[in-house]
Amino acid sequence: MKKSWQHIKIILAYIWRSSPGWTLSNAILILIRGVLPLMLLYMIKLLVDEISLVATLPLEERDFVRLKWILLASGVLFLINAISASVGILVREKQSYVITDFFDNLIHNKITRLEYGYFEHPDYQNVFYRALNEASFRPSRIYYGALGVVQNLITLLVMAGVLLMVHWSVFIVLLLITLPVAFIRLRHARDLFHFKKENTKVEREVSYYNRLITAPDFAKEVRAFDLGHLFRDRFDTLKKQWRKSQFAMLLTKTRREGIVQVLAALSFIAVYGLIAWKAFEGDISIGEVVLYFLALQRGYAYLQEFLGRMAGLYEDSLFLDNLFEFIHLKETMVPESKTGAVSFPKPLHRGIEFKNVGFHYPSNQRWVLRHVNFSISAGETVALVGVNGSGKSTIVKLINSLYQPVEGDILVDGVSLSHIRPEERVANISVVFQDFILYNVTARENIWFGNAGSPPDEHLIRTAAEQSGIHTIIEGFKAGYDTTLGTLFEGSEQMSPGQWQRLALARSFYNNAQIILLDEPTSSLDAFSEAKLLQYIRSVTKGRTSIIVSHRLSTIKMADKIIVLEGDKVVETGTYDGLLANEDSHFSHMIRSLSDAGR
Ligand SMILES: Nc1ncnc2c1ncn2[C@@H]1O[C@H](COP(=O)(O)OP(=O)(O)OP(=O)(O)O)[C@@H](O)[C@H]1O
Repeated sequence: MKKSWQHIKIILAYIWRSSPGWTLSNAILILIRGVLPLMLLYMIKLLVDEISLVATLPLEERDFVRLKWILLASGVLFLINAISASVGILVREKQSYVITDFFDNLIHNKITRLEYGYFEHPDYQNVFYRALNEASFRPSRIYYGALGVVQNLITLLVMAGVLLMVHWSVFIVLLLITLPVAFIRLRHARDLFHFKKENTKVEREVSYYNRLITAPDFAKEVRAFDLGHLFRDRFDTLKKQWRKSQFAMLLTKTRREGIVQVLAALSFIAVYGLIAWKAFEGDISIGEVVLYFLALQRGYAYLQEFLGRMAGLYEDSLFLDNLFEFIHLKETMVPESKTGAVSFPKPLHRGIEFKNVGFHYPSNQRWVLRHVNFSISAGETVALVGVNGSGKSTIVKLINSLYQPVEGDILVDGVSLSHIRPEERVANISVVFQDFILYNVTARENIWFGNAGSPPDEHLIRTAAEQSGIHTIIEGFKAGYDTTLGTLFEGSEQMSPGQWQRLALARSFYNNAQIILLDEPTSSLDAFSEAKLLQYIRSVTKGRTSIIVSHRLSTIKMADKIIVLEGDKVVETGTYDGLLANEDSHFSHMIRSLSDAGR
């Protein structure tokens, strides 16, 4: 409970910071709407009493002046009620946009600062999923829940004053019958939270199959292999299992609430009886009977609403755990990760050195690289080769500082990569990943993203496009470099995988980095384009240090040096001819099988 209250306080402080003006307006409206119900009830009492009084007088003695004033005052109150309700909706909607945007911003800020490793760790997928699902609506719900509680409280206090005039015991009776409901609702809120937390995996699986069935990225293969039925069945089975447990929870809640509601109804009848008895005794007027009946009915409804809102607040605050768990994630996964404050050596003299590097992924203790030693001279083009899973892409990720070595160190001109300022690492190391992104933005922006820290430079964009051989294709589009690429937006042009790959290369060439990492840069290219692109790569990488991961013979051939990986080790390094000279080398075996396969 204490933690929940802390969470609510933090969220309310965030909200106050994000929109103090709207929060104040809301508070004023809450006050007005808190006291209005009783004022309206009181008007009804005055009206009933006045009508009963006037009705008992002979026709000639009847005076309607007071009645008119009461009617006028009631009209004004109803008007205020209606206007405050409409203005309340407006203020509420407007502020919920502000709150949602504020929290979206908070999440986006956090997520862009998180170390890459989180995104490849299954445990954190659950944390992300829960946080992202909760972030958009829970904070505004907490805020409106808290405002609602305050509004209900004001109304209830005023109503309590009225009900105490019947008999002091009435309010106590109401409170006693409502407390069990509150207890049940709080318990249900807690059960629901744990239920959802424990079932995040199932929920994610359900949403995964939903994506497989509905998302455009999967539509082609799902149809080609006719997987639609299979995925629909899996979705159905998981969803049914999920719904069954959800329904079981709902049933328990309904059963418990049902019992309490019966008790409440019985007590209600008893209090009605008390009011009627007081009226027969002549202790209270007809107007007061109406006032008490209505106050009782409304008071009970407000009390229920108040406790319901309290339970809702409690539920929301529990779910905030997810949001805070995410917000409080350390930006780096490995506690000893260093942020780095040293400049990137420029120009590079000695190059890159792997010194006894060992690495395993955070989610798996199996070593992917162990005791890896090699060096790459400045200006050298090196090909990383090895069978699937030998750790080539992992080396690219390590040089790119997406991960830090678990053992050993990676040095550039003798300086540990981890000691270098992150923004300088980005500026000096450029990369094309195997699974590069197809940005659905203009062709110009697609290239400019290679160095988005500076304004787009038209000349450099064109040069990078020419170097990667994509310039003519872009020029061929109706809007040239202003053409939006992809299939998501109207008027876009879609390109082939090979053309996208060339665009990704242009992006990496654009920032003129000292080190270029190319993970399978020619995998989607035809033989002709590949030969041409290799020429370009040669010219672009000239004088720069480049590391190319490839299974293609022609790409490997153009490297100055080849590093062969097997298991978790570097097993051979040397020139193409030097390694081939030894017929028993791993490299010779590999090249023979590549030649047999015609690559
Ligand atoms: N995110 C990850 N989490 C856990 N293990 C991973 C992760 N990524 C890769 N691995 C494991 O690390 C090993 C090396 O993978 P890596 O992608 O570096 O190989 P590769 O040589 O580039 O393979 P390929 O030639 O198929 O691209 C593999 O055994 C793989 O299962």
